[in-house]
Amino acid sequence: MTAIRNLSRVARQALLSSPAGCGCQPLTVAVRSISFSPRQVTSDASFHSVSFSETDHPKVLITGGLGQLGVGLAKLLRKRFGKNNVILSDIRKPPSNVFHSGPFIYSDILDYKNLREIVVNNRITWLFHYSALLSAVGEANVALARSVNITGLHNILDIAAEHGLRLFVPSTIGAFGPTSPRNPTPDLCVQRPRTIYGVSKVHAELMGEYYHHRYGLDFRCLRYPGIISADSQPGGGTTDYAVQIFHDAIKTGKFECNLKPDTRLPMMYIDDCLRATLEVMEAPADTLSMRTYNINAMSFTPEELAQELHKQVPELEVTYDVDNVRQAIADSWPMNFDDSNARRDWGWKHDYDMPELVQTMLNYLGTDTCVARAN
Ligand SMILES: NC(=O)c1ccc[n+]([C@@H]2O[C@H](COP(=O)([O-])OP(=O)(O)OC[C@H]3O[C@@H](n4cnc5c(N)ncnc54)[C@H](O)[C@@H]3O)[C@@H](O)[C@H]2O)c1
Ligand SMILES: C[C@@H](O)[C@H](N)C(=O)O
Repeated sequence: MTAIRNLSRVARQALLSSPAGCGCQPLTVAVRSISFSPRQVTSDASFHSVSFSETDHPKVLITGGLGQLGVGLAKLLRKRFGKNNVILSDIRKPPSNVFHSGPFIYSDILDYKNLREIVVNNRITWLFHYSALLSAVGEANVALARSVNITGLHNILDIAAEHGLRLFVPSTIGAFGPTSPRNPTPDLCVQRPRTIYGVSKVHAELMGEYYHHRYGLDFRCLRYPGIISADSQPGGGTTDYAVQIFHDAIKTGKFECNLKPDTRLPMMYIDDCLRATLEVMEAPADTLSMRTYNINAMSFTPEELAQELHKQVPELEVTYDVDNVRQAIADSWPMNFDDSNARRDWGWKHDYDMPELVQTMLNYLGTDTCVARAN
């Protein structure tokens, strides 16, 4: 019985892998190289095989969707394209509210065949590739970061190219390094990051642009600043303090910051970040003079953020206990981000500066708690 099941699985995989997708191909063991791949095709090959009609809603897949940003992105995209047109995926178990809010499936980006099956079976046309290990956790596990952020990206690029997908891959302020101009950092300049996270993101930018020029892949990429959100936790980055400070201000009125008080970094409220992501994906291709853009909203230090918070939570006490790994990373990153190309090409405009950010975060997390504690 097991043998028969195994045989039929191999046969099914072989059929799925056959270039024409029909039963007339000879049965061979399914391996990745059977399907056409950018590594095998001639230079004039085009991958626009699946046409996406602009009047249809895209069928969307989000990888790494259970992190700080993915659930919010799914919510935004489902509002726009319909609940069932947006599939959230991750390797973690979703909380029940997420599981019941729309389609969710398991997808490990290191499993190429499973990814391809998901894209084919669900007729995916847009892919948002959010899976990654962030800067601080990446330094703590370089081998895993290299695998997820680089090998995983290769799988995504090949699948996207083979199936004519529009592909969004986020990059980061972390794609710059100590030899980049830091104040401000333009789109095009020296990029020599000193973290595996940064190296993998420069690699993603370059590979995506290469696939765009070489194979016509519709690759779009934004370099996000540190993102601040109220209802989702950051996944182990250098900018995490700017989320934690709000939670601690509300809960205990005390916050210990792991960066120095004068560490200036570009930051953005999550709603701006997700809107920018949708806007760049919907921008007509001829408005995009580049495929990788900086986006920015504000830039502040822990001390400045604490001062703004003090206006609303006067009893907040902030102390500093510097984490040397995170501090070294932050010291190599941009202090201000020049996003003038995004503003010019596709009309990027942020809504939230620091005062609106602080007000919105406190409103969300419950200023009532603060008032109650202060009395
Ligand atoms: N949050 C930020 O401040 C920020 C800033 C700049 C760029 N970005 C980028 O945006 C994207 C999303 O960021 P985030 O903050 O939500 O990240 P996160 O760390 O919170 O979430 C990443 C998700 O990837 C998943 N993942 C890990 N290995 C996987 C695998 N093998 N297969 C599938 N999924 C896997 C994790 O389970 C996790 O849910 C990332 O690419 C990140 O680099 C984020
Ligand atoms: C900036 C960004 O890429 C992420 N929040 C990190 O700190 O690693």
